[in-house]
Amino acid sequence: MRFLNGLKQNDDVCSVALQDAHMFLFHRLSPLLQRNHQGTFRTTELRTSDVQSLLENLGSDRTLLQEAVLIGCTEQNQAQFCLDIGGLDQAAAEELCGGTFVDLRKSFFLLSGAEAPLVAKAQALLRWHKTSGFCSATGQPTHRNQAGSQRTCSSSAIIYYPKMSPVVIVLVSDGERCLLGRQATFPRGMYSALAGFCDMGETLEETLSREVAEEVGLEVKSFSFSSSQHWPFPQSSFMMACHASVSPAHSQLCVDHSELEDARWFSQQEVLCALQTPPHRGGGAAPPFWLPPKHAVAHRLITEWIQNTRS
Ligand SMILES: NC(=O)C1=CN([C@@H]2O[C@H](COP(=O)(O)OP(=O)(O)OC[C@H]3O[C@@H](n4cnc5c(N)ncnc54)[C@H](O)[C@@H]3O)[C@@H](O)[C@H]2O)C=CC1
Ligand SMILES: [Mg+2]
Repeated sequence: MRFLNGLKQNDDVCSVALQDAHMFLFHRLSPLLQRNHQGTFRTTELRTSDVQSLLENLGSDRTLLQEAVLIGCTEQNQAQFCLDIGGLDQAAAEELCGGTFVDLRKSFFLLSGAEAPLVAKAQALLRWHKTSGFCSATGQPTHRNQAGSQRTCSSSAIIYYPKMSPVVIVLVSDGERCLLGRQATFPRGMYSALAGFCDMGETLEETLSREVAEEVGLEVKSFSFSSSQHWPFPQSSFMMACHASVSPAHSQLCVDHSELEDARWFSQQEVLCALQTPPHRGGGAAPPFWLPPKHAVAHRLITEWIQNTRS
């Protein structure tokens, strides 16, 4: 952690680390993935020297490397950077690297373990740099530090940091059943826990009670915190995941159809069955009811609820 902080604070130290680092390549915000013999996907492991040769082969000069953004470090204190080569030929880059640039939504669910959140973080930082080139107070250009952890206005010296929007996601239960809903924009048949952005000045518990009341007309009696997650879609959210309970005597739903296409109570049996149904990846008919894939914090809430109600 200290090593990483040192790289953020000292441009010279960060420049040295960039000369021999692990590099994650993106093309127009899509990460470079490789399929291995078992048919599973991994990020493509490149070092700085590989990227330097790639840039030369693609006719770009090495200065593009300076746009790399620090995303983390390995257990051996090797810095990890990401770089978007969106201005260069995608097909030629794929051929030279032996991989494919895959849209983040697909990549996020194809990758396993620690790779999915790392790639999500990298894309969120690259997206932030892409859209933060000017100061919103003065309209003047902003300039990044070497790590890419902040941008400073060239005129006013205002410092900008990458942003996440806080969101509460909540699995409501009446003791026997859990409440799942779907927005019209969700993939067909997918139901998830309720979610909502925090309003300015709200606490987690205020957002939770307000969202449940607004979206389905229920009064939350109690809640407990489960876990949190950075969620890159469509822009960076900081998801705080909770369990909440309502009284079984007051479990009649009044769904706000401007927010949710549908919301329903589901029994343990129905949820268990859906957990065993693989997520629908498009193509063919979608199953009538399925749940978010395991990388989503909603999936974690649902499996925790099953474990808690069965024990
Ligand atoms: N990781 C997971 O398992 C899940 C994640 N989500 C994510 O949670 C987030 C919030 O869920 P929603 O039900 O859409 O929120 P929501 O119930 O607050 O409704 C969205 C509306 O809130 C308003 N809004 C207020 N503050 C906003 C902000 N900072 N950014 C964007 N819109 C804002 C907009 O009018 C927007 O249309 C979404 O980004 C969604 O992708 C949702 C379900 C599952
Ligand atoms: Mg919502």
